[in-house]
Amino acid sequence: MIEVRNLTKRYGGSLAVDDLSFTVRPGVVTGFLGPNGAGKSTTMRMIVGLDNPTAGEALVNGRPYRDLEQPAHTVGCLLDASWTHANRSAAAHLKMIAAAAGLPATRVDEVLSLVGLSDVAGRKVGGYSLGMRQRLGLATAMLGDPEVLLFDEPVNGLDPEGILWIRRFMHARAAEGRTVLVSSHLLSEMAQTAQDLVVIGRGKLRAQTSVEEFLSAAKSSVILRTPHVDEFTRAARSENVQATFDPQQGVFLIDGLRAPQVGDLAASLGITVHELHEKRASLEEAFLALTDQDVEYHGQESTR
Ligand SMILES: Nc1ncnc2c1ncn2[C@@H]1O[C@H](COP(=O)(O)OP(=O)(O)OP(=O)(O)O)[C@@H](O)[C@H]1O
Repeated sequence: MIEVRNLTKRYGGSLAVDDLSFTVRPGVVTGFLGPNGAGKSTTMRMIVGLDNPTAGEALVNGRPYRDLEQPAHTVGCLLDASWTHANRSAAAHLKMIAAAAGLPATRVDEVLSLVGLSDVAGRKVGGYSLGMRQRLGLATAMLGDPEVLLFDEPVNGLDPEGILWIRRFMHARAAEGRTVLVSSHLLSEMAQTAQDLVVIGRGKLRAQTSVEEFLSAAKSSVILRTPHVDEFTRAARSENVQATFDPQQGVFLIDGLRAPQVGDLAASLGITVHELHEKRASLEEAFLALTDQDVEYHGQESTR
């Protein structure tokens, strides 16, 4: 269990994390979403004691990281997989970390096998692919067999096979009853990986919800196709219905009503309907709607 309470981090004049509160429960994968610069990495660093909060606190199993009696058994993290020594083998790297954390060397073989690196454990990490380095990072996080796991953008740059492997790995750890918090800006990936979501923007909480609720609360529009464009435009205006005609698609987009209400309205006016359905925003669209004002730099090419 992770509890973040009124967590705040100030760098000079700017607030990287601003009075942030949320909880992460065990047994599920929780996605930590936000645009670039939203404060995800800073929050994760404070949870694992790598950064001190300006105000507020982050608790792991009820305690701040520095007060944990057995930190390596309580929390494991993958924050940056690129820090390994290129000339060291994966086995040597893990043995060094295990020794420093007071963990038995037998754990090294166990975690290597857990992430599927046993056969290449003697090879220098410098020759590893990105996917292999990520697996080594996961092995490092698992050394202490911790109850709480944090992963910062673990699928960044991986191919579909690597993404699938990491997704399965996270599901398996959550199914073991662990608390799994994983940050990502890949929203479609999160929809398939996470059950719960914590969404932040400019250091502030935007939503804490399940993926299912997030999607069902996302704005939906009704799509109506009718040959009676002028009549429906007039009717919508007189009924105060927000309907926009898309000339390219040849359909109306109607906000604020459900499909049956639009159907009833059309029927009451004797307007023929050729198509009528609700279009729910995807996770990506819902996320963008929630955090649009938080994106630090909108690209020139932005299609939004
Ligand atoms: N050590 C630091 N000194 C000054 N500013 C910092 C420092 N670390 C982070 N920041 C700033 O804090 C804000 C949050 O950064 P953070 O890296 O936590 O965001 P993020 O959501 O992880 O973004 P990304 O997805 O790009 O990694 C940014 O504006 C960043 O520039």
